[in-house]
Amino acid sequence: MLGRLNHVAIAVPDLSIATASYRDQLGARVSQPQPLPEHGVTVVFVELPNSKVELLEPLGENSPIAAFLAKSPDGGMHHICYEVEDILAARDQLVATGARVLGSGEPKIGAHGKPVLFLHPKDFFGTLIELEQV
Ligand SMILES: CC[C@H](C(=O)O)C(=O)SCCNC(=O)CCNC(=O)[C@H](O)C(C)(C)COP(=O)(O)OP(=O)(O)OC[C@H]1O[C@@H](n2cnc3c(N)ncnc32)[C@H](O)[C@@H]1OP(=O)(O)O
Ligand SMILES: [Co+2]
Repeated sequence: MLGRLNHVAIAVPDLSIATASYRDQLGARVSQPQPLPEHGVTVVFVELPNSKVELLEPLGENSPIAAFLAKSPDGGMHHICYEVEDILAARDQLVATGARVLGSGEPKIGAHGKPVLFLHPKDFFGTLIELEQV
């Protein structure tokens, strides 16, 4: 089911500080901030030769990363995103094995303009998984 690693996401309390750190200290190419109100986050992508790192800052009152940052105020690794060819087939196969798909269970459009779904971290060894159809 799984294809390439699309990105690893890090939740941060201040996106401008995190962006400056990746750009100026680590010498990485970093995209412009992209507000995603439907997802309750603003994101920046760090472009690596073989993958991406997504930096996430809460946006709005009901951000899904607010509780995470309350527990880890300095930030931390938030999720890992794998590519799949057919997100509905992947979802149905996972649900049949008892995995919990978060939210309504229907894919939403993510930061890359592609359908995404999230899987509960308790079902995957404490790691929140995002699936992105490519
Ligand atoms: C899609 C746009 C963009 C993109 O790439 O295109 C993004 O990636 S946006 C990313 C932000 N969106 C999401 O994270 C959506 C899915 N997330 C959720 O639905 C919630 O955050 C959820 C269900 C993972 C956690 O919800 P909530 O914070 O309300 O619940 P709890 O704090 O009670 O957590 C329950 C339990 O899970 C543990 N937990 C929570 N988040 C994580 C995490 N990121 N990694 C590992 N574990 C996590 C939390 O510690 C609780 O455990 P417990 O033992 O009960 O304390
Ligand atoms: Co993501």
